[in-house]
Amino acid sequence: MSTHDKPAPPIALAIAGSEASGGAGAQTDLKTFQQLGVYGCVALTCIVSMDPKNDFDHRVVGIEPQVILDQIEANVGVHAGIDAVKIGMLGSLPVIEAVDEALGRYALPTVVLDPVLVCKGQEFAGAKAVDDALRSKILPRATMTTPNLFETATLAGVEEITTVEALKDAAKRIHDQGVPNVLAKAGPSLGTGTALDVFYDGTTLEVLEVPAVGTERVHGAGCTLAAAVTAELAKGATPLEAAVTAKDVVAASIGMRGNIPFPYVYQGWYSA
Ligand SMILES: Nc1ncnc2c1ncn2[C@@H]1O[C@H](COP(=O)(O)OP(=O)(O)O)[C@@H](O)[C@H]1O
Ligand SMILES: Cc1ncc(COP(=O)(O)O)c(C=O)c1O
Repeated sequence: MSTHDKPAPPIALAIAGSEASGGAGAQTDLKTFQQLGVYGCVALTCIVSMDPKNDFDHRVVGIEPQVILDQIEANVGVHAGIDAVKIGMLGSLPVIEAVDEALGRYALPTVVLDPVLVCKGQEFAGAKAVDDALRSKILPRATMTTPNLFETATLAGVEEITTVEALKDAAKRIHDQGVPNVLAKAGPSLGTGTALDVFYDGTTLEVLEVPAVGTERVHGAGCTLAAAVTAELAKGATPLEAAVTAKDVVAASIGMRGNIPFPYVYQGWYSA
């Protein structure tokens, strides 16, 4: 077989921010796509640099909406078919509007929305407008969404989620807003000793659990999970199969080293 006859790889596009240290955001997405045998491309939405002098506070610089549109145009132009799209941190109203426009213009298929409202440990201030726009513009375009506990409560319009039953109920409420597949993540936060998430597709309601690695929430876990879901969907897995595989990928990759005070996901590094 000559080089030109090789089968084309599945292709996934990440519309996401850069997290300079490589543990979250677009870097995570590309590494996870590669790990799972999917070719990755990116449209960068912002640049995040954590500040070691200030408790790893997130310094965020947005990318011009037109530049984001140019990147998506480039990817659609170069790749004959994009099989799945992962949406991570969008961060501002103009960026959400640009991404909404591009998803419509290019009719991009199989959209996985990780509805990043606020990074772990950061203030929620100013996120209300982003929340509203994500809900009204991007959520209706999603094939699957992967909100964490806080994002699940926000999207479902409930005060707080402290039990598995409440998480199931919230997943259903988000589904009822028109998202075909919901993976609502509690991780280790419900005190079950497991990393627990709820999958709901309108028919099947599954509690997905793997042994928790430690008891803390993990930097980059959500990005890695959504990227792994996207890669598996790009390869043709069902949403539930993709969720099950993605949870194993995340749990296998969690580690702790370096100067950071929180656990971290080393995509592909600790996996078998
Ligand atoms: N300590 C942990 N051990 C194993 N899996 C975890 C752990 N923390 C989170 N996860 C899993 O990682 C994924 C991301 O969860 P979470 O951290 O809640 O998302 P986010 O990063 O969006 O806040 C979920 O599948 C969750 O169950
Ligand atoms: C660019 C970017 N996207 C997404 C996230 C969300 O990361 P997590 O998976 O830890 O919620 C972060 C957090 O630092 C980030 O910097």
